[in-house]
Amino acid sequence: MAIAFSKYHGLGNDFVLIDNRHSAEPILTPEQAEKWCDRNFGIGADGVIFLINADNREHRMRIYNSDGSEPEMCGNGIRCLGKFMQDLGIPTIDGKYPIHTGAGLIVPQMDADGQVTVDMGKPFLTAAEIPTTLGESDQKVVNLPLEVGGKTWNVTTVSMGNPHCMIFVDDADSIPLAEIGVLFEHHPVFPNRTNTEFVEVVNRGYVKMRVWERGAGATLACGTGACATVVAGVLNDLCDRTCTVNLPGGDLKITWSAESDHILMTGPAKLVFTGSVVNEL
Ligand SMILES: N[C@@H](CCC[C@H](N)C(=O)O)C(=O)O
Repeated sequence: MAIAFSKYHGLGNDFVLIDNRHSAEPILTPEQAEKWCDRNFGIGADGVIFLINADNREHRMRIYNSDGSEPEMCGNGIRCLGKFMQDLGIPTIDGKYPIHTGAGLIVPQMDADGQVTVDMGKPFLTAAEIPTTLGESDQKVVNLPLEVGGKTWNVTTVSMGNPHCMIFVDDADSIPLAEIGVLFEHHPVFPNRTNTEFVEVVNRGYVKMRVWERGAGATLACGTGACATVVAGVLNDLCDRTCTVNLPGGDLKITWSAESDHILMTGPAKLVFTGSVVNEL
């Protein structure tokens, strides 16, 4: 059976999107998704995203990372999903696509200039809400020491539904991401593994971030990671609540509202190509 797909990216964080509205469960198994993401033997992507239709009105996002694991949320992915829904001709509700995710209801809005602004909801800040054994469960993990790879790093953890561990550094480009990222990802204090962000503050409104993603490795951008980075920057009094996050794939604009506690993320989402997989990969 041929399976149609569309390939999108958000700042180079790339995804295979599947219109899965005919079924309540993803049409691919995690193992198949891993094969589809393979950059040599498959289509190549950081993840596979499924548009699922709960009861003909409510849309849901499911996603597999390139290693087949299932995260709760994906910021760049949900911008791509909004664009995919627009390209499929699905009507918006006042320009918005409310989408259920593992992190709750997340709402991309299709902007007139082609960008997508997403209401990412509220961050989760205590250790109990973030899969970490760092600190007491009702305590925020802000600037706490953690030993990784023979070195002590000061870490701040924030959950956007999925877990993030931020480290503020003087020079983000000098971090050996592949070497150290994997050690953070699998550190025993993170029983659900973690995404890890190394952040260099250029000024209070502009930071440079390099990411090692849980289940995908080094990627060109991470939307939830950019949101978590600004929250961590505010908690450490290093950033303003509106801040541009520079990633290898480009910039994301993030605002963490003091009034609503919600985070808004603005960035691009682009269609790359469409195709169909005819045979089992
Ligand atoms: N790239 C994504 C995050 C994807 C999920 C992540 N790898 C996880 O396992 O939590 C983003 O843009 O947010």
